[in-house]
Amino acid sequence: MFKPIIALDFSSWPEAKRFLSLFDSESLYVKVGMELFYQTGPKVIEELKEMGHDIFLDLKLHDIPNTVHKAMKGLAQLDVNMVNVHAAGGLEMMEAAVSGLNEGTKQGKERPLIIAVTQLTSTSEEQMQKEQGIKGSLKDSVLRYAALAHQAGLDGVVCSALEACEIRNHIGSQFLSITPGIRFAGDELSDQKRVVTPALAKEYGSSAIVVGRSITKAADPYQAYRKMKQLWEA
Ligand SMILES: O=C(O)c1cc(=O)[nH]c(=O)n1[C@@H]1O[C@H](COP(=O)(O)O)[C@@H](O)[C@H]1O
Repeated sequence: MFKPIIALDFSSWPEAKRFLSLFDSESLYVKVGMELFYQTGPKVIEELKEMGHDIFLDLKLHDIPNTVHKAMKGLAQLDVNMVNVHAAGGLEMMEAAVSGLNEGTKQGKERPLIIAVTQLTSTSEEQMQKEQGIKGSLKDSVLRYAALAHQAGLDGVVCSALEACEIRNHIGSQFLSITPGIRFAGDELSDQKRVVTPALAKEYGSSAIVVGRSITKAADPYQAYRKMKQLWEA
């Protein structure tokens, strides 16, 4: 079972390090996204690995297949546990991402898991229909992207827990549903639209939950993480 993945959405390494110091020597699963990586570069990955944490490098690649192939080949050398792309880049782009990752993974190392973002959890069905011009339901759009990611050989998708059950039923339980948009009951939703509590995410069949602000902005982030973990693992 995946531990809750903590989104290290900080704009500098000292800030992220201060946050991590609250966890003592506990080994965590952390997510490094654009905010931190664009400030620090690959150095942050080395530091986190030295601390013994598992790493989801969330750079959401979305470009022409050749560029994504080469970028993934480079990212594979960082030896992280998970990377992602946008499914909207299409089948050929996702296949190129997988082959780049395979080529770049050092001998004797496991290739990182690769997942595809479907519809961002900050998107509502109404926004999707209005802004992206997609006529059907949001669930159908997520399922279409998930099927495409599966066809391209990816390990799973990023979606909201609200869609996890359907993905399992259609594609199978081996295919991962990594789900952000997680809040404790009563927490501020902020920019997230498709939001689920940790207990419900588990009930709906999420493979892993990704949590940022409900932990990082809590008065006591360590206790918030413990509570999140307990509800997720119960
Ligand atoms: O790829 C992601 O990680 C991601 C996809 C998505 O659809 N929604 C989403 O919120 N995320 C990320 O998950 C984290 C959620 O943060 P909080 O809303 O603070 O819990 C952020 O780092 C987002 O970049």
